[in-house]
Amino acid sequence: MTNQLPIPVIVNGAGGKMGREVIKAVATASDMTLLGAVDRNPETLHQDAGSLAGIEPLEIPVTNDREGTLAMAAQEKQPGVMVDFTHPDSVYDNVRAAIAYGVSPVVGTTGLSPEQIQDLAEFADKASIGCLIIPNFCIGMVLLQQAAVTASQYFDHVEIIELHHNQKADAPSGTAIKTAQMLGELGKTYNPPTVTETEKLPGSRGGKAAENIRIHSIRLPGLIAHQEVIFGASGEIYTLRHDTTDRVCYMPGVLLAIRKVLQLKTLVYGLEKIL
Ligand SMILES: NC(=O)C1=CN([C@@H]2O[C@H](COP(=O)(O)OP(=O)(O)OC[C@H]3O[C@@H](n4cnc5c(N)ncnc54)[C@H](OP(=O)(O)O)[C@@H]3O)[C@@H](O)[C@H]2O)C=CC1
Ligand SMILES: O=C(O)C1=N[C@H](C(=O)O)C[C@H](O)C1
Repeated sequence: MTNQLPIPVIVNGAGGKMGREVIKAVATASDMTLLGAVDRNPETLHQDAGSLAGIEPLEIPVTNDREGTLAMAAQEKQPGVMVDFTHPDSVYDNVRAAIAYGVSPVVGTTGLSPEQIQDLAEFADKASIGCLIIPNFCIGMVLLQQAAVTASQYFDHVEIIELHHNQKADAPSGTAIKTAQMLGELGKTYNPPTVTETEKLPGSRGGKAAENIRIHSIRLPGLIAHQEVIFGASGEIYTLRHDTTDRVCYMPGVLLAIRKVLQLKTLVYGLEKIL
């Protein structure tokens, strides 16, 4: 029998660019209800979450009380979900706190180290709580990554360029790191040296990620989120590119993750694993 109760959702980072989109998306999803909105930015505090997101008032004031909001979710009949779009510096603590309260995290915030992800996986296992860490909620990015994995069977040389708005705190992007990891899992090392290189300007060749794949990060106003994966071989270049033109593109993935995380008892990393 299907449970008819709506999923209680907490949005952490409610006043941010992504948090506001998530509030709108959750408010229009008939199987979800916004239970709480948390943000540390003083300008957002006590504002109604719906009004802040540009929709009708939802009677949910933004608070800076993460623990109190999680404690409230823990009392609900239906298990709750915390969607986190905050900051690389605080996401680890936020996720641990949610799991400790029995609330399933859906994590969009990037910047978690591999060690932190491993630690959170062990913590989620111990608590038997589902947790989703999704560096990119766009279906188009999953398709790009799949195409890149296919191409990597035929190309030995590849570099990644990611381009973002200049408010982004972390570099390289979580998506670029994940893309490099996916190519790295195929058991080959890319970009065999063809010459002895000297970097006259430190950093000019980008940062090295998994299996010798270089990532180059560009930050400019006017950009949202963009990524190119460029393969090269003798006489040809194969370029894959994804462009975000509106943050609304992330919302189908976020809503899917909210529904799926409640079926899990462990941590899963990447949207491709739940499609
Ligand atoms: N997975 C995906 O598909 C996507 C991921 N992202 C990632 O999501 C994160 C957020 O992005 P974005 O919305 O653009 O960022 P914003 O800076 O616009 O929003 C973040 C909000 O969270 C608040 N915040 C920060 N730390 C805390 C905390 N500990 N507790 C409560 N609130 C907090 C911020 O407050 P303050 O302003 O005071 O810092 C701000 O209001 C980034 O890591 C970004 O890379 C973004 C887009 C898509
Ligand atoms: O900060 C952003 O904006 C984005 N961050 C994510 C990342 O680091 O990959 C996802 C997307 O690129 C937008």
